[in-house]
Amino acid sequence: MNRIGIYGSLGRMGQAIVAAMPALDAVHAGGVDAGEDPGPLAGQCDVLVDFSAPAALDAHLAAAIAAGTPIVIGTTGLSPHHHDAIDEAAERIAVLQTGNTSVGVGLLMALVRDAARKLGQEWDIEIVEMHHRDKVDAPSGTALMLGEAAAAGRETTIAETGVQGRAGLVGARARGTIGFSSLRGGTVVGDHNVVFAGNGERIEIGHYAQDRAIFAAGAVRAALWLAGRAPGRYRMDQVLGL
Ligand SMILES: NC(=O)C1=CN([C@@H]2O[C@H](COP(=O)(O)OP(=O)(O)OC[C@H]3O[C@@H](n4cnc5c(N)ncnc54)[C@H](OP(=O)(O)O)[C@@H]3O)[C@@H](O)[C@H]2O)C=CC1
Ligand SMILES: O=C(O)C1=N[C@H](C(=O)O)C[C@H](O)C1
Repeated sequence: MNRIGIYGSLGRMGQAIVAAMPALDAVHAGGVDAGEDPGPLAGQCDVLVDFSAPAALDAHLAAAIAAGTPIVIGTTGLSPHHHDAIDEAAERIAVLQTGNTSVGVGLLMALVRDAARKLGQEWDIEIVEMHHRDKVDAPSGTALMLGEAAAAGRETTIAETGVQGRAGLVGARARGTIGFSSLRGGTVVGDHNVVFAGNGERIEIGHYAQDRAIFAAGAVRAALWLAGRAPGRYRMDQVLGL
């Protein structure tokens, strides 16, 4: 039975992950939260999951590397520096980073990539997300992943085509851009809607999370899948077989 250690164990996701473990035959090896040393836990478990804060990621990766322990990173709000650090870590240990561990978003990514490829540049793409009032990063990690999936379908990237938020005299929409809008309020677990707006018609594909248990189950599945893997950077679609 695999022993899973949690960085961010007292948070909303950390608690949901602890609750998800028994049904998936995983064992909770312990948790680390703000102000605690991440090192010892890394040496006491088979695999780590990180649902904490971007500012903590460098220390969590260093601890995982030092112990040779694979790590699932679900924390969002990551910068290019963090992605470089994950790439470097993946030369030494198995790392899986994703902004969303749910099955539904895994499938939505593939649908969005396919739709963007088939519809082409004449269809404008806008991604709208809504989350609870306590979420600190925007756009959500999932929105950014969906944007990258849409951009990949058009053989481009969000760095080249992404537009985050609009206010004031911003001018007409530039062809080929992918827009992001973020709403915050209440206790919304996580809603994502991808809008393909054409001339005289519109397609919308969405995912509406009703319970963090779906993310937690996906995180445990990812951790069990990652434990014992060779060094490398892995993806959620590999875990889900999508
Ligand atoms: N990939 C996915 O499927 C999902 C990803 N997420 C992401 O996971 C992250 C956590 O979300 P959520 O649980 O809602 O947030 P919470 O704020 O509820 O929990 C974060 C936890 O991490 C702790 N923490 C903060 N800094 C550190 C640190 N330096 N070391 C260890 N622990 C630390 C916090 O402690 P303290 O309160 O003391 O600061 C808190 O217990 C977010 O980035 C969120 O976007 C969320 C849902 C699904
Ligand atoms: O902070 C959250 O709550 C969530 N964060 C993830 C994200 O940024 O996409 C995943 C999910 O939508 C919930």
